[in-house]
Amino acid sequence: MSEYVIDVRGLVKKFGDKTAVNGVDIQLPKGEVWGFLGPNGSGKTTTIRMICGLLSVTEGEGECLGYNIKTQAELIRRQTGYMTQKFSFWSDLTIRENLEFVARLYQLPKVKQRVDETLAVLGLTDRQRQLAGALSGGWKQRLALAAVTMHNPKLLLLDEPTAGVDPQARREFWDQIHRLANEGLTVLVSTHYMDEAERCDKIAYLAHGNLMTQGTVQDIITESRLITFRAEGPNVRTLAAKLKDRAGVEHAAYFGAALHVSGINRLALEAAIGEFARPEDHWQEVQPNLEDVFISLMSRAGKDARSYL
Ligand SMILES: Nc1ncnc2c1ncn2[C@@H]1O[C@H](COP(=O)(O)OP(=O)(O)OP(=O)(O)O)[C@@H](O)[C@H]1O
Repeated sequence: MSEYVIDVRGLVKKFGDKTAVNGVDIQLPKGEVWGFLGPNGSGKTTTIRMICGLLSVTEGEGECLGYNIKTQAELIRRQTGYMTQKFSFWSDLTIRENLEFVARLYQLPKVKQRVDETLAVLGLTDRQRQLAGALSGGWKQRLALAAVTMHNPKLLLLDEPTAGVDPQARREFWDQIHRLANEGLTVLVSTHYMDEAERCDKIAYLAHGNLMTQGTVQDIITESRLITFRAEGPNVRTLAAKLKDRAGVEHAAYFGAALHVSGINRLALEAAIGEFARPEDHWQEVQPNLEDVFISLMSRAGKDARSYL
């Protein structure tokens, strides 16, 4: 097996004449947790499904867990835990009954023992008799994680696992993810939450089917070459709309009461801001945050995307 758990090159997926994924390369080393980010419809789910052999590949090639994604899908699936966006349970069965059902589905030996272990690892033992349908969002996600890890997979593919879950439950979910990674699992998790992106070892960002950037948070910020100015004061509330169409401004966005204005061309950016800058708004140059970078990448991808979509 290559040193990578996921090693795919030039993945393309077309649905009719629509290109959903446009030549994606991912090399994900064992034991790392990667965040998969990108706007709605950018191709994250499609890529994940190609990686685990659930969806045929239009072009490109690769291995997952050392198996060919085109010809050995069954072997990949046996060692992969895949949590879809709409993970479903039998809502009128208890947590325990749901897990027993999954254990039998995987034909695991010693069902009772395996269910006991999984319940304990995920902190579900005390709730095992509760009906799955009565659980809150956070506990449902925990049950889902239990279900997809019961067969001791080597790879977890999690597709927006925490959508709609409150911050405390999301934090606990991420503690579980890191604990699993610490035990050697490799994790690829798609999310729209920036705080979750920052909990990952590395991030891959997709827009319009193209992988725009990948690396650590700091790599991505540095490589973006984005220049960001921040302002906070009495006049900034109306400035984003005025600035966003100016030459040199890639985007202008509010973070709380502060306005971030970003671009690549320093001279043009400073000229645009100079037209509106007032001393009482305390303008200063700051390091862009991950969201600044992603908004810029998305707008750049939008411009490039018109040439192929
Ligand atoms: N079976 C399908 N048939 C036709 N088009 C599809 C199909 N599956 C996905 N698409 C299209 O492919 C594109 C990528 O979809 P995908 O679900 O992979 O995006 P995503 O990044 O996971 O989005 P989200 O964040 O909303 O889950 C979208 O334009 C979608 O409408």
